[in-house]
Amino acid sequence: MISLKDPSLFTQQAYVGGEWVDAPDGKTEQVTNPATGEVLGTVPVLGRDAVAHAVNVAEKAQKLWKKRTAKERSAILMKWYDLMMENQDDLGAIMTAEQGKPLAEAKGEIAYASSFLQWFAEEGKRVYGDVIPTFAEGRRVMVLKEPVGVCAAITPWNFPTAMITRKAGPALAVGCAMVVKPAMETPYSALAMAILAERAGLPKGLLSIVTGEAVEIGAEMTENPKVRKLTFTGSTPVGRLLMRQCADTVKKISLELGGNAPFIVCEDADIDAAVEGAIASKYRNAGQTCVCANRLFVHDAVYDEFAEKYAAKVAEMPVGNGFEDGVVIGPLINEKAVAKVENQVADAVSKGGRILTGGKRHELGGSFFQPTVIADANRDMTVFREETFGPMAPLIRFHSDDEVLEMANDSEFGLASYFYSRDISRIWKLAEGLESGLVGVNVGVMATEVAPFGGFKQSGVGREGSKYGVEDYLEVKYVCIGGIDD
Ligand SMILES: NC(=O)C1=CN([C@@H]2O[C@H](COP(=O)(O)OP(=O)(O)OC[C@H]3O[C@@H](n4cnc5c(N)ncnc54)[C@H](O)[C@@H]3O)[C@@H](O)[C@H]2O)C=CC1
Ligand SMILES: O=C(O)[C@H](O)CS(=O)(=O)O
Repeated sequence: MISLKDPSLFTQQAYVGGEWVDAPDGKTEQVTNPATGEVLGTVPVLGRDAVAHAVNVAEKAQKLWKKRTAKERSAILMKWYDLMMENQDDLGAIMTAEQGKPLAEAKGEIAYASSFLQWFAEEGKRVYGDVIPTFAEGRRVMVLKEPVGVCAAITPWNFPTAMITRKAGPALAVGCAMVVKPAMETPYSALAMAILAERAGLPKGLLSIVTGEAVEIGAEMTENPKVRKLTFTGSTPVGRLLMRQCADTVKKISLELGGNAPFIVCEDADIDAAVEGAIASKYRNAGQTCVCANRLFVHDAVYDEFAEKYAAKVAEMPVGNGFEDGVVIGPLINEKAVAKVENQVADAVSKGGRILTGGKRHELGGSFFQPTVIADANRDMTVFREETFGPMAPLIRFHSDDEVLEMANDSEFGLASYFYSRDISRIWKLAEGLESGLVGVNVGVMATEVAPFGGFKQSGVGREGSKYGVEDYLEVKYVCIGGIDD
């Protein structure tokens, strides 16, 4: 059981079309704590019928919601924001229990997730159209911005709350409705959010949280013509599949997919700052974020100093249950995730990698893995091409800006990049040369609601957060009025 101040925030029912429901056939799936293996509870296994119902109710509710003023919609989003923050401790505890991240990180995610509600509560009031100087006598030309309509979202387990508000926030702010399929590893965070949305006064049917069989739910979301937009955060292979499935009904689509972030330590970097930044970027959420440093490139002139300082810090990071004070690295989400890291380490060592610290499953057992640093890494290794999604850092040596830019960009992905340098010419050369949607300069983490998040190449389509994040939920309508006596 999860110890909560408000136990009513823990529900084992799904939220479909404004009602709390079980599966019609009573089918459920267990949810486990990745740190202990303990069964936290179950959630209903729903399928196409539930999604179709949620979409039908959403369609009706959205027609009324879009007629409300932006100010009215904003007030409800702000009330939801307030309730999320008032219940931050409980929402964090639910997340740590089902996802594993340390409690401080989980509570941090609640604040990050809530910031999207706060941001888009305001942005929704600034969805301006245009009046355009006319092209002909007797005519007037204008542009209206209108909500897309019923949207669907499929979200991952690594940020179980923020990945929903980063989508539902803008959608609801501009007058859309949102049907969400959360990851079955972390459904309780999504359901707790819906409880608070209901308490905030969000009209029934505008938000649904449909737990259940991913392929079936995804099929209804992508094939139902009433769904006008699909937004997905998760792996690139699944993103490709969903993109194909949306083609027959020509849906708008937003995809936040996989990454393979280069983290570059230049010869003129502040090494201590670079060590701190690389720790933050690589080991946040035990390395389970799509913007984690995945390949660390270190200039030959500072390679030994950086490697020694970095490995020493990494070796000190406490590993354990996210509820324990001081724990920095929690468990990976499941055995499959641990095996992936284990295989990448073995591959790296077989190709000349030298383990500086870690390299094995943690003595705690289960899905804990030692924070790992591997020196002498090279581009022949699997980790050069494949996202680790775990606490393993390969250090690759480079000798020039041109060489490291070529290696950094040698990837099908282009989500985030990072580099440390104090030379203004080099900063501009690398910031403009790196092929990624996010570039961190002398920073290791840059998550914020005020800036656009999204990838180049096969890391995705569209942007979330910032003023750009609202456009994906709007249609642009050109209105031409004739017959005017000028
Ligand atoms: N760009 C970004 O912001 C993010 C990208 N990711 C990427 O996702 C991967 C890890 O997260 P996972 O949750 O394992 O990814 P995943 O792609 O397996 O799952 C993501 C979501 O998609 C659902 N899903 C899986 N197969 C589906 C199907 N055939 N039809 C409909 N829904 C389906 C899952 O149930 C889950 O809700 C990594 O590659 C990571 O880089 C994860 C989080 C954020
Ligand atoms: O899913 C993720 O990895 C997040 O999008 C990363 S961030 O938004 O927290 O930077």
